[in-house]
Amino acid sequence: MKKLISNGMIVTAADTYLGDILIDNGVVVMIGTGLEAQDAEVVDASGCYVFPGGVDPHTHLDMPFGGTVTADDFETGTKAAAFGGTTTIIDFCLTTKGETLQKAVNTWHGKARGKAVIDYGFHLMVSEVTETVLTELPRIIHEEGISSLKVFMAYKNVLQADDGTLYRTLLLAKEQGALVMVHAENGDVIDFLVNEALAAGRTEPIYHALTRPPELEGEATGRAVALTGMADSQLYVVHVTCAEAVRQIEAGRAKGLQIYGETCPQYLNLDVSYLEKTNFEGAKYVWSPPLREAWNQEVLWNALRSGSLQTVGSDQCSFNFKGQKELGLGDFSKIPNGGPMIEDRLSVLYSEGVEKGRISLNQFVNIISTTSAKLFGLFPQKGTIAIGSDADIVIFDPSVRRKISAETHHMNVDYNAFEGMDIMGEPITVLVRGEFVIRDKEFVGMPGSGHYLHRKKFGATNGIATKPSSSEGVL
Ligand SMILES: NC(=O)NCCC(=O)O
Ligand SMILES: [Zn+2]
Ligand SMILES: [Zn+2]
Repeated sequence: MKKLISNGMIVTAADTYLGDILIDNGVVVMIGTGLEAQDAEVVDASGCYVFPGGVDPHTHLDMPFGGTVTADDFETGTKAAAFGGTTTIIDFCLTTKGETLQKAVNTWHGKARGKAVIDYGFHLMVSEVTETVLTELPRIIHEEGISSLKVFMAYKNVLQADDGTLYRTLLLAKEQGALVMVHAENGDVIDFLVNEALAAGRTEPIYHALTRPPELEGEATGRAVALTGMADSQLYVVHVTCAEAVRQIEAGRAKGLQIYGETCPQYLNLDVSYLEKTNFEGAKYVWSPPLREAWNQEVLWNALRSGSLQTVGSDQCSFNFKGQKELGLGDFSKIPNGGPMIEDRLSVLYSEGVEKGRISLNQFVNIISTTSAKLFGLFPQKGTIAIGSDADIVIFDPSVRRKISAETHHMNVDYNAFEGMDIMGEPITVLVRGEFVIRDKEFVGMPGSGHYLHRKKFGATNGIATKPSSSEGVL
């Protein structure tokens, strides 16, 4: 049935205006004022913002890590995402050396199929460049529509790839139209520092942060930027945490390189002192890269405002405190890295960003939706409200004041890193391709209704400026 979203304040990356949106067959067919459609169900959005659905470029659902598996799978994770106003995720498909890439992709399809309640795509991890990989990758980029490749510069002996692999991936990405993503930390030096700390009996969660200093994130980011320049390729640095890394990204962009950067809600709002919580509770705040000294938060906000960083991903990678984070009791290096963020990404960015005057409303939409859609080959199907775009819509009430808590969240995990935080604003109703998934704060979606997204190649035709600029709103 047609739907008419009436009288909401429509916000895109470019505009803010009062209007109505007519939806038919899952897409936006008309935008205007005073629209009427007798055969349409009317959804009153008065007093609310109407945003394009959030596009979360960084999730790990049903992912094996550190001897356990993330607490949220594609059903619980995407349901929580929908409650939070996210209608598309791009999840990381992990690969195993010696096994075909297609096998890994099939495994990830198997995890998501029949479960996802919102739309989803995959990034593909590259850990080695062998003859098989060289033959398989172009086919996977084009036939599977996986136009982003992930290289880990950290997690030595587990996920880490060497610099040769990164360089060859950058060359291949340039040739095939893919975007290379890096987890930028110097894994070799971290490995040394971790062993040194453990040998000295330093086992508590805080040593996770102290053995991964910001210099090692800055160094790896600079290295990845330099290799991107040499390969004349394109790079997206995931989960940027600190001034050292931001400066490297800015330097690369100032040279005209196509370098993009993402940060996450935890780095914008939490700091390293959380790892010192007693009773091992610091383990709840173990991410890699780690939380930093608080002054970095303003550097990250400024970088989002100025356009040096372009996106905020959740890096959703949830582990229960009981039984999972506790694997690291007595040895911080065994604490599974990551936390639950998929649900609160959008609301926390709105409340801490827009409400506190750090970013504009249109920048907010750009950061949580539009830019990711552009960079990852989904625009204009996703990431905006325009005629012909998928009707992925969030009706958001900015006047709601609420507290974040594990007692009320929908993620399948026993804590929330933002427990007790007061925020403004809440997604009330969320539609994916014109169908209600959240209606008046109730889940009304269906597992398996999420579509797999075959993404376009990286490139200028997706709305990305070929020469990046740091000015507001320009990629
Ligand atoms: N970030 C983190 O600590 N866990 C998820 C895996 C990754 O992105 O490195
Ligand atoms: Zn990472
Ligand atoms: Zn991640």
